[in-house]
Amino acid sequence: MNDKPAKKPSKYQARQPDAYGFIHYSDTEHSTWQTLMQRQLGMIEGRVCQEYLDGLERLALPEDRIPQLMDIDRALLESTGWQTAQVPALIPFNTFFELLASKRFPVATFIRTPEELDYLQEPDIFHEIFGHCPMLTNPSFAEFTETYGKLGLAASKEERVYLARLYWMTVEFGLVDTPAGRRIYGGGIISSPKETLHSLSDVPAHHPFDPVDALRTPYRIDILQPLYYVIDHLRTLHDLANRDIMALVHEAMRLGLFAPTFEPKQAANA
Ligand SMILES: C[C@H](O)[C@H](O)[C@H]1CNc2nc(N)[nH]c(=O)c2N1
Ligand SMILES: N[C@@H](Cc1ccccc1)C(=O)O
Ligand SMILES: [Fe+2]
Repeated sequence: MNDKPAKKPSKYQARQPDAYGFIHYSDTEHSTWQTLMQRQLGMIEGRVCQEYLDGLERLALPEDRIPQLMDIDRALLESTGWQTAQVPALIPFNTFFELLASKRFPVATFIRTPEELDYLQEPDIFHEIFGHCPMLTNPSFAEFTETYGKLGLAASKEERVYLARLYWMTVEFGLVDTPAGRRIYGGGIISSPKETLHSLSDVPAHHPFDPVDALRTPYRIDILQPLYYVIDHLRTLHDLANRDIMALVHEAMRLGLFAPTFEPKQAANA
């Protein structure tokens, strides 16, 4: 399957906290964070949704160094009762949904190298914190994410793969049409300077969001997305959480997957 987390070995290794829960990074790593922050802060105005900007203000992320998870936790706990959870890398769906269901968001504690600043094929700490944590300070979005985690936890293995696609097309790579124009809310776009520009350009397809369509859309995690689903309002996600999502999953399973619009991924051992 193309949309399972990649099994290929990564050159990256997550940092472990010391006895005081503090994670140490090198000067180069802090300066990578700083470059990414400066680049993205200049880019997001007029491109990301207001709810994200409000969340970013709430988090008050440092610009010159990689933040510590305890500092992020303080802001998240205070706004929505969420917390981070330190993880080694991309984690499997079952562990992922389990964390979300308990209001903990996985953070892989390594940062990309300067060569991969604009786009990285796996989640790093800049993606998890800058990409996802601002939206998690929004009560309605946080509630949607928690509900989604609970659904994923209760789902069968096959259903879970469908749920992962809808998650991908919304929380990771979602766009929203607002009165001010089209805006980004997906964390996978916001952490990548390259995808930030690509997602709003004429290159990819933009389809009006339909949950069953999103459930049926195969994806690859390691390329700029060829297709984005656009919601009309962030409320759409919250409303979705109050619908029978599993019935939609079963409908999607009955209809089957759409043909991919991308090249298949080369097998790691090919
Ligand atoms: C459901 C889905 O594939 C999703 O994008 C997940 C999977 N595993 C992950 N693992 C980590 N560390 N961080 C993430 O954001 C995700 N996202
Ligand atoms: N492509 C994202 C990271 C990412 C990889 C895979 C899944 C989700 C996010 C970035 O460059 O920031
Ligand atoms: Fe993510």
